[in-house]
Amino acid sequence: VEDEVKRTLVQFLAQLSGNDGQQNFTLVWKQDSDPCKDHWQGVYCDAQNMAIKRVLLDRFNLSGTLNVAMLCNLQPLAASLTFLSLDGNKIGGGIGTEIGNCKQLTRLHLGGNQLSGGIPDSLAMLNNLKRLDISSNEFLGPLPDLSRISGLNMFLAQNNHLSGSIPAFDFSNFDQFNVSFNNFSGLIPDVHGYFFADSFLGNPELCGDPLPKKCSGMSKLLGQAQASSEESKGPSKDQILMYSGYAALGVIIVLFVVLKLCRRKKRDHKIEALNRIEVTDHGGADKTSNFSSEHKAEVSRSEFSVTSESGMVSQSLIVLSRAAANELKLEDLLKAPAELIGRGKNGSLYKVMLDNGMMVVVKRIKDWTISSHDFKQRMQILSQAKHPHVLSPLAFYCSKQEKLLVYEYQQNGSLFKLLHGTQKTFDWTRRLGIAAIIAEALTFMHQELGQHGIVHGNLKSSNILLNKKMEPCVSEYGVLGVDDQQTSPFTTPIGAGALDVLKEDVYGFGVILLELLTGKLVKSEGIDLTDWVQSVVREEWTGEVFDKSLISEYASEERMVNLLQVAIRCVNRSPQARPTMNQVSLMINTIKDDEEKSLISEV
Ligand SMILES: Nc1ncnc2c1ncn2[C@@H]1O[C@H](COP(=O)(O)OP(=O)(O)OP(=O)(O)O)[C@@H](O)[C@H]1O
Repeated sequence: VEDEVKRTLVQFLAQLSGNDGQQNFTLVWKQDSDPCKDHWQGVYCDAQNMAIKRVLLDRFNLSGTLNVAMLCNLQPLAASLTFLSLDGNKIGGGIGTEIGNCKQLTRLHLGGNQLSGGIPDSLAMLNNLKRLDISSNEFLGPLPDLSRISGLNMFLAQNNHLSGSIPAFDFSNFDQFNVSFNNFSGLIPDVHGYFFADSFLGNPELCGDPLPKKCSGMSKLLGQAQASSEESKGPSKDQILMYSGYAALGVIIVLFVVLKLCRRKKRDHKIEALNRIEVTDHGGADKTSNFSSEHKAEVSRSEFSVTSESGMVSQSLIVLSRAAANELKLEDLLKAPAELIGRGKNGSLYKVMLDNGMMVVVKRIKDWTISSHDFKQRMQILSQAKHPHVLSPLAFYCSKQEKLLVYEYQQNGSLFKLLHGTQKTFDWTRRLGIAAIIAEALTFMHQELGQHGIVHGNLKSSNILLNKKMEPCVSEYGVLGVDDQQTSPFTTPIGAGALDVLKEDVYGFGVILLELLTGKLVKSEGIDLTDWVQSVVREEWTGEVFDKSLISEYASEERMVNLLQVAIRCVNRSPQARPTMNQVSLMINTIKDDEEKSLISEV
């Protein structure tokens, strides 16, 4: 790597780190070493170790200033950099217009910082950009016409002070979109049913589908009127008149919403009454907790009911994935035959057959003290992070006493069953492939949700389900709150005060790796798998650790030992010493690449 590039990177990091001296990364990024060959932390290069591809410095407690010009004005760097990620720091400053020179960028993640100022027009010139996250900062002013970037498939800008109208995006391209809690105004461009109200909430002057607030002819013009008033010095007489009109209109809208709410309240009381009837049908069980207390082998009529928040307006089911659960209604769930299939420490799990033949599972979470508002917000954030190997909730229900989550039923069981059930063939290549997929999925979720403090919190092989294609899917992501995670069994005494919750998932994943390698249960006859593996390795009997069936299929011991080393690093008692999920994923992919190369050379 050229000296100029090294020097620029070191200076860029020094500015990002700020002057508090706490995080002096220049110690790690040394100019007399090579960013690629010497593996500078957070820097990833091309296969030839010649060019910088990615700079990923999420959650490094950086509190300095972003100097985009430094990176993007240096031709060799601008020509190779595809991914810049600085999520979850305390970085200030703004996005300089020079960002337009970093033309190769496909991902720009700046969420959860203290960045401010306007969004430069040059951002809309990044034609390769696919994922843009500027959420949870202090950005203000209008957006440039980002709809010109045809390949953009993620745009997160929630929790800023952005204003003006929303560009005319083609929403069918997006898997994530959120502009909630800003000051956007005017008509929402047609979302064609791809996104719901939660992507637009918290913008008082925004109207039209999917928000409940309808646009009048006047409010359609509001965005334009506001833009022109921003340009002029002060409101003219005409404008004052017009705004008074808006104010009157606002009052009418508020009255309309209040009327609607009153009607809904009446309707919800009816639903509640229906549920109560169901309760009496089943022998008058406790009204707030009517899930069956015994496991029923036979499919029975639904045993659960939902009550309203201490007489307040009862919520209905909030559907998060319209594609999979378009017509799903709370009444349907309550009426459908249900079977208790699990009673874990988080609550009970029911398998429910809907009228239309669709099979879902309903997780009823117990003892989660999270407020309804926080729960809803959490669900909305969760529903934005979509990964093909993470099972997203289809819908949820929330009242003070009840929290229900609805997932698609996965008929092929769990990794736990695959490992410890009766099936015999579960070969090494498949185990390694499953480990790589889960690691990649968790890396994605940590990158997307870590800044919100949302982690899995309860990783174990029974929460890894096998989908129709027998590929692994992480289920129940984010179902446990952070507070609960602090008291999870994975919490270790070392450094518990400053516990990094992301590292709890790394621990859970390490245990799954140990299960894959040993084929043993996590706890058996009082013996803890992690302790057992560590003691056997200490005694230098590493070969004894591995599943006998792997030994008999002549799986590569070298690669099994490599994976074991990854697992042991993940279950380190000190959370700080554990690698990040991203590092774990890279290590497993290297082992997988070796495995694939050896299979090819054998052929
Ligand atoms: N969407 C789903 N489809 C099919 N099976 C599922 C689904 N979700 C969970 N399961 C299976 O149902 C069983 C019970 O799940 P549950 O989540 O209640 O138990 P758990 O994972 O042991 O406990 P907990 O997650 O509460 O600690 C597990 O075997 C799990 O693999």
